Amino acid sequence: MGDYNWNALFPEMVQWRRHLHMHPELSYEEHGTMSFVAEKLRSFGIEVREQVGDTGLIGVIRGTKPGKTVALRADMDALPIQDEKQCEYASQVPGVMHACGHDGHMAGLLAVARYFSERQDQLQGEIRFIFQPAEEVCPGGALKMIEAGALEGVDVIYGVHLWTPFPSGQLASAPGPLMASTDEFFIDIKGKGGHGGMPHMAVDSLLIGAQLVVQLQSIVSRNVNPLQPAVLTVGTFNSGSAQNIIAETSRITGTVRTFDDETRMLIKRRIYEVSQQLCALNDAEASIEYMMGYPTLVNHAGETERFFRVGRSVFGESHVVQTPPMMPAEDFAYYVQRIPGCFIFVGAGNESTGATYPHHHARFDIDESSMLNAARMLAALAEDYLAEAATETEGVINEHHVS
Ligand SMILES: CC(=O)N[C@@H](CCC[C@H](N)C(=O)O)C(=O)O
Repeated sequence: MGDYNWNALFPEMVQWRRHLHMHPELSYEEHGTMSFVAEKLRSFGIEVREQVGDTGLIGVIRGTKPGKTVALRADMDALPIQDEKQCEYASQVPGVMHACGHDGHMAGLLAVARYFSERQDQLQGEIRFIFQPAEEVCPGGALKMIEAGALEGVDVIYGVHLWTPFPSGQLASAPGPLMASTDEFFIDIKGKGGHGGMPHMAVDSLLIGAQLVVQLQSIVSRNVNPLQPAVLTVGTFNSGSAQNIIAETSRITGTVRTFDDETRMLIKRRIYEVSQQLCALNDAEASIEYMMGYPTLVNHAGETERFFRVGRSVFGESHVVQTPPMMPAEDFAYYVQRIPGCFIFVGAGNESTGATYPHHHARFDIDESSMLNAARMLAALAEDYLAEAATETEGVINEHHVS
């Protein structure tokens, strides 16, 4: 790793990322993305299985000597956002945009694949490259990949998220709970439509919805223990068709983020109670759908320790920090529920490159040099894990010979 010229890979990584950025695809529609990634992996001489978990794929490099198996994961889907960036690589697909960095995750993992493809003769074990679809929608592509066998025979897994709230050059993680669980809710309010001039003959679902949006906010502020982290965000509120028509129906959707099951279930129960009772009070009906989403992402202590040790040796002590847990969610949680692993934030924010917008914003962009940090980190973790496993195996063989 030490003598490898990662910088030489950078221009190609930028090309890959920009191609993907210009051609974003929504969750489970990543057909072109899958073909692009598969074609690149094959051009490095890597064995590829396509259409795993619908639109995902897996690349495999087996070393010349047997050993443990390390999985490295990138996600592939884009978001339903209109790209507002003014640049040559802005999205060419109306209403769809890579606004969370998944394009950079793929470019970074392709670089790691290229690196190991050139070192197959030195590899003791296997590296599995998991490109998964649909990180942005529940129930999440990770589960489908796992059901399709992506983790079979895998000993450890690592993943990264390029992260603009952190400055480019910084890497961060934490042992234990790192990212929140996420649930989605959908509330349909049915009132009675009518004439805007005769409200007494109608049941105004828009007014009830407006009150419900405010009332839902009181769940976290009035029902949840203030010492437990919790977020309830109403993301959409749709109602009405014209200025003089009383809206018969309204729809409210949102997300719930927590770190413990008790708070999660409390919020779920209160959403039902508040919606049903407010509607009943106003002669309307509420129908509620609540979908339990990703669990809390819990990093494995030993593998996070490895991240700090290896990261500091590659990037320097001050560049690798511990972060407090945060409220976004990640279906990487499902992988580390099953096998040891670590999820890492790779700083991608940089004012001088315009990478200042939050994730899921219409002007979101990354400092592209962060992709190199992501690739070097993943490669170093895989190498360290396999080298340690090989040393342990040799130790056991030697002991066996001595006895
Ligand atoms: C890293 C990130 O932004 N993840 C998403 C995952 C969303 C899953 C699902 N659509 C949901 O909202 O529950 C996030 O919003 O945190």
